[in-house]
Amino acid sequence: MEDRMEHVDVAIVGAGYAGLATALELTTAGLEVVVLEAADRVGGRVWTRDEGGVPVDHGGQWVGPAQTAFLRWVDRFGCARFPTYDAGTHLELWPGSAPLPHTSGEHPAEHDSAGYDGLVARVDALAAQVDPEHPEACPDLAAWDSRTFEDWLQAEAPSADAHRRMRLVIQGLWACEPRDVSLFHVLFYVAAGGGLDPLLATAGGAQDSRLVDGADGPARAAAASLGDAVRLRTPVTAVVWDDDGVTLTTPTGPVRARRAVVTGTPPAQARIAFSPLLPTPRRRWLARSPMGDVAKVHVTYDRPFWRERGLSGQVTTYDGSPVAYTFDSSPADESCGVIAAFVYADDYRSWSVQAPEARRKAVLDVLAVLGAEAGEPTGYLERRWPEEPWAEGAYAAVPSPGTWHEHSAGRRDPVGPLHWAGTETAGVGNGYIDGAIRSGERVAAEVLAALG
Ligand SMILES: Cc1cc2nc3c(=O)[nH]c(=O)nc-3n(C[C@H](O)[C@H](O)[C@H](O)COP(=O)(O)OP(=O)(O)OC[C@H]3O[C@@H](n4cnc5c(N)ncnc54)[C@H](O)[C@@H]3O)c2cc1C
Repeated sequence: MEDRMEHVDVAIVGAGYAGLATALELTTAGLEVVVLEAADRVGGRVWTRDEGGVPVDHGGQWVGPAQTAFLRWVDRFGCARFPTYDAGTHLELWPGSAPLPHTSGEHPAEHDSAGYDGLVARVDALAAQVDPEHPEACPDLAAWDSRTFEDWLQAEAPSADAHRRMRLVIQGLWACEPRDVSLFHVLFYVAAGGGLDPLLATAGGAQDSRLVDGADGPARAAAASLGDAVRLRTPVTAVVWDDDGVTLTTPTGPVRARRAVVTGTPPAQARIAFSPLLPTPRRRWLARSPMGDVAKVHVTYDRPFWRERGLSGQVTTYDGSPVAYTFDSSPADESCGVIAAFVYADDYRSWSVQAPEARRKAVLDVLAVLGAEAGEPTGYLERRWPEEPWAEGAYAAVPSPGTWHEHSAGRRDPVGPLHWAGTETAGVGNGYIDGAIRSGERVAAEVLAALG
């Protein structure tokens, strides 16, 4: 066994953006690294597939101007960007009324959008009191983390419609229900993303643009530059560590490293058998950080027919449809039309257990508002993220109420030779590709300091 053991300076678990950022930094500093990736591709929660000649992003896809770490990578690897299609009329669907038209950056006056705007301002004002790089220093951490966002919303929402609007925001950003997340986590994440409206906005916001060849382009380019150091189909099943180093078990043999960096979603990390056990706060943090429930569905058409009617393809539903939001996700060359539809949380749970035909019908029924052509797609592609074995959900982990307060101390501090990266460990950009890259850069500096 000892003969087959590979020796490196640093072993990195996971070839998502965090793991790749770590590897690039450490390789540049002259260290020998391996990146052990369970899947047969790099990119993790960013997953671009060629679907009949069209690059389709089944995972993360958008980048906004505030996400400067990701933008640096986009430029570094020469990946072209283009603006998210945002022109034309957006539609809101409410029970018992015709679709309500509006344009980007505004809401229809109906259904208490003024009351909703007040809630957004209130969330932003509270979030300004959280430093995303030092969230545990917030004086109201205990009180805000003991309270579910639903509880806060019940108290603050001026109307049922304002409540309904804000519930959809929670679903859209965290892929959970307001009862599943604490007020504090919402405020932390909003602070980390630069404000609620910027997180929700298309032009100028987090959905501003896309990569022409897909969002995994920089990840693939980074992996190519790392060459043989990136090992696909190499899940790490066990990690034995002591003060001298770490031994990682993989199906292709053990790897011995002076230090290891572990990335990946909390449920994926929790499946690794660490010996000795990780400290209790770290295990509790992982165990109490479930992923969101979201399906991203792409429906393809021979052309973006909705644009011919002056529609943007953006539909927001408050009428009980399982689909919460749709976006025009057509390729940059407009060679066909693609709608991305999102199904979240409670709706995900009831929709995902239906038969495939019923799920498809439920999605197409919502798209009917874009025109009769919606019923005749050229393709229908579902990605149900809770079923993905190396993620178990998306977009990011949502610590359960109380978890920040009870278990966050030292949540990303090294444990012996083990270091932690991944978007869930980020301050700025938490939950996003940007945060994943920042976390890799932070942990690389930490490892370099530890190795002297
Ligand atoms: C549907 C969806 C939409 C999203 N939209 C956006 C968006 O528009 N913009 C944006 O910025 N972000 C978006 N995100 C979030 C973004 O994709 C993530 O924040 C980011 O990709 C996380 O990167 P990471 O490296 O931290 O983790 P991951 O991408 O999860 O990478 C971890 C890697 O570790 C591997 N792994 C796990 N366990 C093991 C093991 N035991 N051994 C070896 N390897 C292992 C996994 O296979 C994976 O490749 C979205 C995500 C999803 C799923």
